[in-house]
Amino acid sequence: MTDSKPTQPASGTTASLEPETTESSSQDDNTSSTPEASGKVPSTDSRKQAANASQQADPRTRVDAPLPSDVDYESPLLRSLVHLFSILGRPVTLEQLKSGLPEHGVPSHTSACLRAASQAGMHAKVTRRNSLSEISTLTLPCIILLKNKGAGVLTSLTDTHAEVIFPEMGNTPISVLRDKLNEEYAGYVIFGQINGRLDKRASELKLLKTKRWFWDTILYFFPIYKHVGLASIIINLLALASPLFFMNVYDRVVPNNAVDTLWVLAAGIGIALVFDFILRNLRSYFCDVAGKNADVILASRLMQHIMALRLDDKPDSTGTMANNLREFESLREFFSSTTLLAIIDLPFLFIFLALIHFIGGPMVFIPAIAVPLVIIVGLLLQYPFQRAIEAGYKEGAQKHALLIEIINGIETVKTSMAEGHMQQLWEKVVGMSAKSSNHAKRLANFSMTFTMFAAQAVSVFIIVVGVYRISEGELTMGGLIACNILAGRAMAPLSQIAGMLSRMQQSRMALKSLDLIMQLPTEAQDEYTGISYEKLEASITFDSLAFKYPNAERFALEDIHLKIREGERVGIIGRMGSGKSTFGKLCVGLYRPTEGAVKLGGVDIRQMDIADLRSRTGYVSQDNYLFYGSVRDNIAIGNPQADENAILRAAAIAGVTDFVQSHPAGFGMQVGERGMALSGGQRQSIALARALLTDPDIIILDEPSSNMDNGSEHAFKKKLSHIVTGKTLLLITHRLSMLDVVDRLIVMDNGRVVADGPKAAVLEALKNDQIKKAPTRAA
Ligand SMILES: Nc1ncnc2c1ncn2[C@@H]1O[C@H](COP(=O)(O)OP(=O)(O)OP(=O)(O)O)[C@@H](O)[C@H]1O
Repeated sequence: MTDSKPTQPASGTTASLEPETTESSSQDDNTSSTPEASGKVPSTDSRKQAANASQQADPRTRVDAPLPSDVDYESPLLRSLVHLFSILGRPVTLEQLKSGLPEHGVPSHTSACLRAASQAGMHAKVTRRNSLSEISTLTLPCIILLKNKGAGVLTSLTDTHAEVIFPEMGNTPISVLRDKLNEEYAGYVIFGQINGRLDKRASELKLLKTKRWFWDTILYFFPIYKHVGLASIIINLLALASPLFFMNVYDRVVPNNAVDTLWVLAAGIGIALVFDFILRNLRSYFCDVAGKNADVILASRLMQHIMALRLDDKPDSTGTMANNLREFESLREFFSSTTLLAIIDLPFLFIFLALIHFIGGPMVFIPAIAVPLVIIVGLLLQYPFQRAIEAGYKEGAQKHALLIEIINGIETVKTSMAEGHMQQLWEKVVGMSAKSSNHAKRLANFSMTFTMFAAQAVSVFIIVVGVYRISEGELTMGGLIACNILAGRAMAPLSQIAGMLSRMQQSRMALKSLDLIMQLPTEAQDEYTGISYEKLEASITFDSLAFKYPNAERFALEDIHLKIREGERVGIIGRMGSGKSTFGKLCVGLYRPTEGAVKLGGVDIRQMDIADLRSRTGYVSQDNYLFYGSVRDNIAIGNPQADENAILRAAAIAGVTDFVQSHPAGFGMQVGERGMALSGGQRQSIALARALLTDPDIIILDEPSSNMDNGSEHAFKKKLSHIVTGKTLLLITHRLSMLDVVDRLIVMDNGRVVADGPKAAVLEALKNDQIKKAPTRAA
């Protein structure tokens, strides 16, 4: 084996901030040993161990640990996957692979990596191969799993040697002795194949493709529904047993007192009933399994799509969108319920009718007329029902939107004494929604009761006509009972179908609205070149940029030509609504420029993978949104497996440590929903720590200290100016005191840059009123 010493983290680049005596309750794992120096295939997390080893001496000095950006915490398996993608001709970045994975951060499990591969367009599967000799050279390259959670890409294999890319050791294959590799080999291989990709010319098929998100998943579970169908067929055939039993008992057993025959028949029907019982249970079990599995997949696909939606195209109302998603429940329930089985039961109606004809002759006309009558009435009701459901759906969405708005803004509702107004709006929308939902209910109810009425009428007619036929000697007593039971069976699926049709309309509506969401474009860039930019200069260029928000009448930014060089600290100031925050949002790709381009290190950000872009930038928006959970969870929300030292470091800089250390739960302190249990300043600190966690090269802060007191702001400024050394800082602020940390100042007005230059010169010009206002924005 060649030299495989892992790269040691740069010990020189440490944050010299003094820790605020905070200790993390959790300890890092795998920290007791350092990686072997040479002659071995590198073991898992060797770099992580090396990075952590230096910190173990004194946990209180953890913020002096290597900077998060200098330590490689990624799983070798995921890194190997990146190499495999690259060799197979579709380069992807690590961030691209990880983005959206539930285990974001350290998706070390094979299943998570396979999911990542599939999302990025590779069909990969894990295969058992006991030794390297079982791997055909024709199947190379492939990922081999090594002992201790290691992995590498096997690129070539000869009788004596193997060439492997060990992710810890760079991008080139390293020649190792085959026997040595066999010792480390864990017995599993991942073979991957890149899926074909349609180009833009096939975009007209896109609509079709998005519509299939639902049906493809349902079809995937078709094999289970096949079992359900088979069980239904047998159940329907067994249903013939009881009328035949009754007929034989009344016609043969009773007149002849044939007790022996009775017992034989009873035993037969008993067996049929037991089978019927078992099959019915199995059928509903299979339905549940298929429904549950489809539910998990569909719900996960929906959420994945929603999180990837481009903000430019996202529906305006959160409440309406939430309502659409809620309707997914009705869709799921429709497909997992046994009601759907009524469709399978329907063709058996003809068998029942045939049997009635066989036993009762013309008596078959009674159900044969009732059945189409019920179906026609049901179908006639569909159109008004559909309209009522559509109206109810829209009103329900509006109701939900208003409800969410009121609950979110409850403090404002109270303090502005808007309760009366809100109550009025609420009652209006509730009234409307109740009206259409009542109409839909009435129609559904009518359809159900009509079917029940028809079924009972059929039974009465059969008895009446049957009695005449008995008196004419055309029918036996047993035949009459059998015909009555069979007619009941024939009518049974109809009442289920009546219920099903009403639910089907609801599900159709739900599917329609979910389809609309699934057709919305996602952040996956059309222009993305697939090139992974390992090292990019941390500069930002705005090239003839103009930007208009979706549905806005005027440009928020116009005619912007700017370059922010690597390592520059730039402040952006300006009046309210002058476009400062929009700058930040465009830099992190939340919106796309309407005209011109935003470039990072000279590369148009539309050509970069969105996850890659965001991993290079630390962004704190004006609205600090926290999620229910602990302070730690919120800091590490983008990477729950983040290293404790990195969390402590980010928390210390952002001032989180200052307030959590006096709390008994420390970093476990609960922030409440939307961070309601914290003050505005505390929320801001956590949002800051979140952005600084990965030690990004570009830091964009939008009003980072607007909620801080003077003391906290002063402390934050001191720490910030230290950590941004060598990094690019874009500081959007109204507070002149924050400008101490910047060297260059940009003044915005009406969406244009009206001054740009060294801080002192711009401030002087401002003082002397030498900066002109921009003309009013164009529509
Ligand atoms: N989501 C949005 N949809 C439509 N228009 C928007 C949206 N966000 C901002 N705008 C408009 O864009 C313009 C610039 O807004 P921006 O938030 O960038 O201003 P700002 O300078 O950061 O203001 P402030 O100092 O008040 O935060 C404003 O006229 C605003 O009305």
